[in-house]
This record gives sequence, structure tokens and C-alpha cells, in this order.
Amino acid sequence: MTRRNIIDSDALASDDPAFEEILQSTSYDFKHLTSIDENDFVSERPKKISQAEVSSSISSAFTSTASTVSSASSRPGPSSSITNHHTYDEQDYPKWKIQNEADISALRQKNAALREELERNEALILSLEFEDDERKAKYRAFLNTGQSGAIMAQSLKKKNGRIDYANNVFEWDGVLKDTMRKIFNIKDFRLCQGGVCNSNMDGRDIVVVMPTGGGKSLTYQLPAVLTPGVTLVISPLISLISDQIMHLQDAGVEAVKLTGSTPKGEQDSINARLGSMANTSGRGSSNGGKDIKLLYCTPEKIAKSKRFVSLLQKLSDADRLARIVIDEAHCVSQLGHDFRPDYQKLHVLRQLFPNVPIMALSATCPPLVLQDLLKVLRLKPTVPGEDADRTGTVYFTAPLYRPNLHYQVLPKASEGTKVYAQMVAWILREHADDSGIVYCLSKKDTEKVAAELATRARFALAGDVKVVCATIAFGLGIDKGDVRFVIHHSMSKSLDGFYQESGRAGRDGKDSDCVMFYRAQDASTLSSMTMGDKDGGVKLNAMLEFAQNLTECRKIQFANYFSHTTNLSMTSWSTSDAAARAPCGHCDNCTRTSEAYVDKDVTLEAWQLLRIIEKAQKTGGNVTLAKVAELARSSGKAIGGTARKGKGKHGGAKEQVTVDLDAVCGGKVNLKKEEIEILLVHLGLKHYVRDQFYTTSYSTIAYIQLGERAPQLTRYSSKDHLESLSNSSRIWCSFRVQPPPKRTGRPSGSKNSDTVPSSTRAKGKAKAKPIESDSPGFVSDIDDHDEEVDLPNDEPGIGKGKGKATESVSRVLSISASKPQTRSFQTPTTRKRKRQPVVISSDVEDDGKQEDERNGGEDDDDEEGMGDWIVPHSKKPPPSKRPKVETIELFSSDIEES
Ligand SMILES: Nc1ncnc2c1ncn2[C@@H]1O[C@H](COP(=O)(O)OP(=O)(O)OP(=O)(O)O)[C@@H](O)[C@H]1O
Repeated sequence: MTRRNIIDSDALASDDPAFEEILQSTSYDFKHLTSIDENDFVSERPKKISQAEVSSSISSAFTSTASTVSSASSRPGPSSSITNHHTYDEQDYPKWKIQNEADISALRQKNAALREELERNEALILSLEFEDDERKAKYRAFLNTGQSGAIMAQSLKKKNGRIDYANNVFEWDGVLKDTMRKIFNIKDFRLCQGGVCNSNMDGRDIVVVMPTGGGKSLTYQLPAVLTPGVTLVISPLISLISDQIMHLQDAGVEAVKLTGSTPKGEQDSINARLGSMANTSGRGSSNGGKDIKLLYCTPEKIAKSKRFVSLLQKLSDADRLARIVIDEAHCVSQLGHDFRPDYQKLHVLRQLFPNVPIMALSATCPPLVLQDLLKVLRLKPTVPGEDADRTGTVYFTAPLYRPNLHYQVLPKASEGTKVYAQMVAWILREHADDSGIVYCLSKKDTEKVAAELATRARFALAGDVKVVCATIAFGLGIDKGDVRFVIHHSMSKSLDGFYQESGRAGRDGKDSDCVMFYRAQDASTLSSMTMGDKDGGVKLNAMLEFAQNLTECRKIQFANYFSHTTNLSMTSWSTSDAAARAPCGHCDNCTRTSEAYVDKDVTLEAWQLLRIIEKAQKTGGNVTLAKVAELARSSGKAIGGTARKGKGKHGGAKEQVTVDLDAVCGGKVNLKKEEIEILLVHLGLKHYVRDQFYTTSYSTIAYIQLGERAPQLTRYSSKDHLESLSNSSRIWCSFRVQPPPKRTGRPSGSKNSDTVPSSTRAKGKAKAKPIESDSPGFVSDIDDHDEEVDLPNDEPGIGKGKGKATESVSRVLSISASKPQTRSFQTPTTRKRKRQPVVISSDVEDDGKQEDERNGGEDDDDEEGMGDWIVPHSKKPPPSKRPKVETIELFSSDIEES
């Protein structure tokens, strides 16, 4: 390229001869010049240079010794170093040129790198500024939560106005997780916890159904810490409340309780703090003190204390009532298994606090109960938490199936003492070092079982066992993770109850056993106890179906039960790796082999039993289930209690019920006594027989009578006619096959036994502390000192009269290998009844006469009882190693009384 080329288009457009002359006269090789600053010229090119300028420029360039090449001198760079053409040694040029080009290239590279770095830095500054603002806002809110920190509830991603609370990103995500780790020491959400927290942060009405131990508490406690104002938590039991408060206070959260058991001074102080919060509306701390973040109370407190409700109203008016949480919310429904009259009065909450979000929590909430709950609490219909519109009640449910719980139903000896032996042997064999709960039906039973276990354990215990014998009210919300087994000494009144009670095992996620001891006679006992309950019979039947079933997976039975009206809950039994209808593979029925039970055609035996009952009925005798079994195997004579009026223990004299078996049904029933009882329960479930209740001043007795389907069999006068019955009319029933009689040691393997040995599973070995009562010295929690509150009441029957809170009495027994020692906490009950069995909770009044009467007033010793072969005493330690028993007596009442 030549200089001409460079400046040609404009500057050399001139045909001025003088200019041409100048060019000619110069000795300078323009090639040199162009090679020096070619680019500079190019870059200057847009500027139009006049001919004169060019001339002058060129002349000056070559006349002045100190001058620079004009176009190059105006800008930095290698060109500027070329200062004196005259001193320039052309011979050095190639070297210089190379160096120059290298310099240019290096500087260009440096420039590009700097430009890149600049861009990066600018981006970084932007993001840091953004993050800083965000973090500042969040942390300001977080730090302020003790006073008024607010995190505005806003979803960042909304789809058609619908929100996926489980998966969307929310602006509080970071602070939610930070706080969870910092305060609650929990690393990650589990089940549906994250979604529930998000909807809570978004100020929604929520219903959450999560299994026992699933982690429901976190879903309201965490948002409570992060939102301004106080979260009110209504919880059924004082022990549960105290437990929660203790944990929250340990974590540094401002949590208090207001129940009848709260000392007067403490109540005044809490009321003052709440009043102060109410006077400091909006943001900012009340009187410089820390705001209360969680306030726990019982439903009775809401129902009874006008002062308390009016304080809540003040808080709400001042925008300081963040949300209302109702724990164990199924208690609001009469259709649920734990109905509490005072829970139903909670319908006032929506009316009194229309703008305060309500959250209802439960571990078992079948569809019908859910609908009832929504109605009672005045909540809108549910919308799924993963696709929620702006108005509905956000509904979250977590899988109800807990793979770490291993269910089994064991045959229960008909003789009481044998049952205790069974239980002790089972505990020793499976959980000698573990903690467990034994659930009983009544206070009397807990006392009996506790005493028997203590006595027997004194001679048989090898390890260090911590066993609590209790009625079902005990344990609601117990935060004890390492309960390795739950034994039901008697079955529950419903499958809902059984699921919840047994679910108190294995809350830490480790393998745990849920064992129910069942004998058919218990059906009569439970039947009399539940006869007054709404749907009591239907629920009990479901429990009985479960207990009698020897083939279907326990998980599938639960799933079917909880979803019998809609598929909603069925999905709750699916897990990520198994569908709801996939067998669990580890319950007693899944592991039972075909040799361990027999499915028998018992049409003949059923006909015989129905004929016996018919005959007894016709002769005016009333017979219990146990008596029918006795009659069917006897020479046909037995004593049966009657329902006739008159003097006597049962309101009528006992009568001899005599049945000529040969004449009535062709002879004895060829089944064992316990098999007959099982068949009678089976006939009850199929409506061939039914219970008829007779109430005395002492008890209610269930007598067995013919049911609506009975004529299908009783119309045949001879067993020969039965031959002609079609298959569909025949009756089949499953019975356990008794293993060989002389068994010693534990059954070998689960396949042929009635127990699923847990030795094959990992076992938690942690030693538990004894479970202690709510607060020493606490007796009862009556809020009688409070004025009656004028609650809005538009529900017929609600708020009228004093609903009887489920009274609870239970006994706590801790068995260990340590020195015998009896400790009693000071309570009025202990003072009255020193060293007497402990009373904590019971929902059953039992004077001890009921069962005797239900069994016909006699003890049911049966030589053929099934207990012996089930749990052989294989671990009896030598006398020198016999451990001693420590009994810890706790006295307390756990439920606020209306
Ligand atoms: N995400 C989590 N990760 C680990 N542990 C958790 C998590 N969430 C809760 N927990 C722990 O699980 C235990 C049970 O939690 P929580 O008491 O809230 O259960 P729950 O659902 O209320 O049970 P219940 O119905 O019996 O009252 C507690 O010890 C709690 O700290």
C-alpha cells in the first residue's frame, strides 16, 4: 500500500500541479510512512483534508527536525515515538517495525482483556448491588422479626393467577431455609413442609394432613418466627403444649402458653405483653421488649375465657395476630375419632377474626372428616397446594404410609394373666433395651397391665426396658422419637385411632413395631363402649375387619379404609417407590405363608351357631359372645346373664340357658373356642348376628342376637340341607394354624410364625428417659375463673351446655434393671393416694365390673388359650441376674376441663 492509496480519495483528488511537484520533490519513501501509521490514517480518514492542509502537513513533517508526523502525533501509541525523521536510521527499520507491530498487538490484547474485565466487573457490581439490596431487606426483616419484621408475601412466579406453593420460587426462600437451619436445627424440608411454609408465608388458609411424626409443627413455627405479630396455636393437650413450648424456648423463640395451669403471675405478665403488642400496631416492638411469636392455648380457653378472646380481638385489630393454628383439627368433627366438644366452638374464629389466616393440622383426616372440618371452621373448599387459586383453602397431604412401621396382629390369650405373659415375653424378645408404649382401653386396664408387667418383669427382665402403659389420650403429640414399639393390649375403637396411636412409634424414622393383641371377645367389650358414639359401630367394624384379616397387606387395608369415599387419600398411601396398592412386604400378612393359616368353609358351623343363638333367644336367655362359644362346645348347658327386670346384680336374676345341641344343631360345634369367637365376629361383620345392648347402672353389656341375614341359614332345619347351598351362599372364614405344641425359643423365622421377628431389622438402641408429666404439681386445668364468653353461635347445639372433655386417666410405668425405687411427684392425687397407681389420662370410666359382666361374670380360663405358643419365655435370666423394677409415678391431668 502506498501513501497515495491512503490519502487518495479526498486529499489527492486535487490535480493541483504544485501539490504534484511537492510530491515529486520529496525523497521520502511514502511506503515507509504508510507502514508506520497506516491505521492511524485510516482511522482519521473520515475527516476531509484540504489540499493545503496536506501540503502544509507534509512540508512541516519534513522540514522540522523536532516535529512528528502530524496524524500520528495526535494520539498515543507507537507512532508517537517516531519523532524525528531525519534521525531515523532506515537500516533499523525492519527491527523496529517488528517490535512496533508486537507492541501494537500486545496493547490491543491488553485492551480487549481490560474491556472484558470491565464488563465482568460491571456485571458483578450490578449483581452485588441487587443481592445486597435483597439481602439487606431480608436480613433487616429477619433481625426485626422480634419486633415487627415483615416479609411481604409475594410469589415471584404465578401461572394464570395460580400458585404452586411446593415448587415456585418465593422471595422468602433464602431466609426461610436460613432460619430453619439456624433456629430449628433442621437442614432440609421433608414431605410437604416446604409447600406448607410457603402458603403460610403467603397468608393463606391451610389444611395439612401429615402422618404422626411427619413434622407438622415446623410448618407453622417457622413462618411464625418470620412474620410480624403473634401466631395463636390451639392444641388439645396441656402436655403437648408444654412439650412444644419447651422446645421453642430452648431454640430461643418467644413462645408462651395460656392455659388454666399457667400460674396467675405468669398469666398476668403474658396478658400485659400481648396488650402491649396490641397497642403497638403495625411494625415496631412493644415497649422495647421481645414480641411473643407463638401463643399456645387449649380450645377450652377460647370457648370459656371472654377476657382472652377480647385480647385476641385487640391484637387482630392492631394487625398483630399473624395466624391461627388448630392442631389435631380432626377433633372438631363428630365424624372423627377424637371429637372434642370445645373444638367445635372454634367456628367462632372465622367470625371473630375474618382477616386472620387459619391453619388446620391433622394426622388422620378421612374425606368425610375433612369436609366436616371445613364446614365447622368456615373454611372455603380446598385447592391443591401445587396448583392453588387465590381464594381456596390450600390443601397439603403427605404420604401416610410409613415404611419403618411394621404392623402385626397377634392372637391374645383369653386368660388375662396369659396376656401379660405374652406381652412381657414379646417385649423381652424384640425390644429388651428399648422404649415403648402399651395402650390399654381403660384406666383400670393400664393399672392392671402396669402392675402385671412390673411383677413379671421383676422375674424376667434381662435388659433395661422403659415401658409406658397408658390410655389412648396419652401420647398425643409426644415428641419422643425413639419409641421402638407400640403395643395395643386391646384393639382401638377405630382404625383412625389405631393408625394414630400406633404411629407414635418410630417418629425418628427407624424401624419400629406396631403390635396389636387381639381376641374376638374384645369385640363385645369395644362394642358396648362405642355403642353411643356417632358411627361407633361402623368404625369398630372396620377395626374388627383389620384385626381378623390374615391375608391382606396392612398398608393396603389402611389405604382402602382411608379412601373408601374418594380417591383423595388413596394417593396418600403411595410413595415415590411404591403405589398405594402395592403390598408393603413386611407386615404380618405379607410375611405369612399359606401354611400359617387356613381358609375354611364354615357354613355348617355358622348354621349351628345361629341355631344356638336362635334357641337361646326363644327361651328368653340372653347370651354374650363368650357364652355362645361356651355353649357351642359344652354339653349344651351354660349360665347366661339375662336382661329381665328385677333385683340382682345385673338388674335380673341369672338364668340357666340350656340348649340341646343334638336337637338344635346336630351336636357340638367342631371348632376351638377361640375359633368360634372369631367366627361369631365374622358373622357379625356379615350381618348374620348383631349386638343387643343392655345397660345396667353399672355397665353396658353386649348380648348376641340374630342379624338380618340370619334367616338365610336358620330357615334350614337340618344340616343336611346345607349341602345344597351354592358357593355364593356359603360362609368362609380364615383361622390361624397353630404351630406344633412343643416349641421352645422364638419361632424360627417369620414365615410360619405369628410374629414378624424384628431381629432381621435395624433396631434403635438408644435408651430413653422416662416420659414425665407436664408439670409437677399440676392437677387440673379448669378455666372456671373466666367469665362465660358471648360467642357467636349460629350452629344448633354448639356452645350449649358443657361438653364433657374426654377425661383421661392413665398410668405410667418405667421398668428398668436399676435399684427399686419409687418416686412420686407432688400432686393432690399423690397426696391422697400415696404409692397408688398413677393417673394421667383416660377416656373411659371403668369400675371394673363391665368386662366381667360382658364375659358373663366369669373368668375366662381356657385350657386351649392361644397364648402359650406365641411368645415362649426364652430369656428368663438366672436369679442372680434378676433385675429390679423402678416405678415412676406421675400424676397429672392433661386436658382442660370445660
Ligand atoms: N424436615 C425435617 N427433618 C428432620 N427432622 C424433622 C423435620 N421436620 C420435623 N422434624 C422432627 O421430627 C419430629 C416430629 O415432628 P413434629 O412433632 O412436628 O411431628 P408432628 O407431625 O407434629 O407429629 P404428631 O402428629 O405426633 O404431633 C420432631 O423431632 C422434629 O424436630
